[in-house]
Amino acid sequence: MTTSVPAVLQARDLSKTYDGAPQAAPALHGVGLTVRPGESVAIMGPSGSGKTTLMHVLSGILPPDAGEVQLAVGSDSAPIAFSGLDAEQRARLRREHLGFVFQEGLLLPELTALENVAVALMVSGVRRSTAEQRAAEHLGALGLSGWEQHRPGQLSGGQAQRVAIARAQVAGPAVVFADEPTGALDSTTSAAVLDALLDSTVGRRASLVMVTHDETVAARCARIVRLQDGRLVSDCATGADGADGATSADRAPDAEGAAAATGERR
Ligand SMILES: Nc1ncnc2c1ncn2[C@@H]1O[C@H](COP(=O)(O)OP(=O)(O)OP(=O)(O)O)[C@@H](O)[C@H]1O
Repeated sequence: MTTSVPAVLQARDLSKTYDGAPQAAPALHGVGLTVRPGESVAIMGPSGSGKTTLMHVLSGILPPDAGEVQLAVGSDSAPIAFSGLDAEQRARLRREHLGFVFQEGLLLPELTALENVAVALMVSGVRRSTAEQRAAEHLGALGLSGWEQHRPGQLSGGQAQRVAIARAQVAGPAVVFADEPTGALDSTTSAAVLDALLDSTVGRRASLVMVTHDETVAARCARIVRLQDGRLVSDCATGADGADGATSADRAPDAEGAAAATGERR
């Protein structure tokens, strides 16, 4: 393990208060976070502690009132601050370098599984035939060969979530953000979907930032950060990547360690 690996995502001193929030309590207060390539980080905390807000600020969906988020995702890996981009540039950066998985999948109901995945490439200008070929490969890798022409309503919850995972990673994102990706699934299906999510992110040296209420799910990530009242109150290695369990905001697995950890999880 080395701490010299450059961060793919670096957040410093993030604060956010929503307009009209009761007593103007900050949803985030001075939160910092460093995520390195191939690292998996679970965000935990009580309801209302700021998990979703943090995820939205980290992914450039929501601007912070203070602080900064930098991503090192371009071909030269030079850090880019969301604050230096306009709305269109932020949207493009998200489209090309970030992936998203939500609790309910949020698949487009009128499209087939294949089309739901392919569309993530087509919005960036990839031709339909190429996009569908790559989508089929990713669905196959997630165990969904034969289900390409089914619509979301014809899939089980676990299958639909794997389609959502394929959609999130088909464009080769540097970071995948997942908000309660297994929250709507039973425990057996949840474990299989989590395997798929970890394999398709840290297994490809992408990073995973995942909000979850489930300690079992969180324990599969290399780190767990905990929020309380908008503050980051702990940041601990789990040992899931073979780490020594030391607590640090800046610890970093190397790529081989992360990949090996994923292999062990199968
Ligand atoms: N759009 C909004 N407008 C006003 N206040 C908001 C908004 N979104 C969130 N909040 C408030 O910000 C705080 C943090 O909310 P957030 O949704 O980030 O918490 P959370 O930890 O994700 O909660 P949960 O686990 O219930 O989803 C809460 O007090 C919430 O009421």
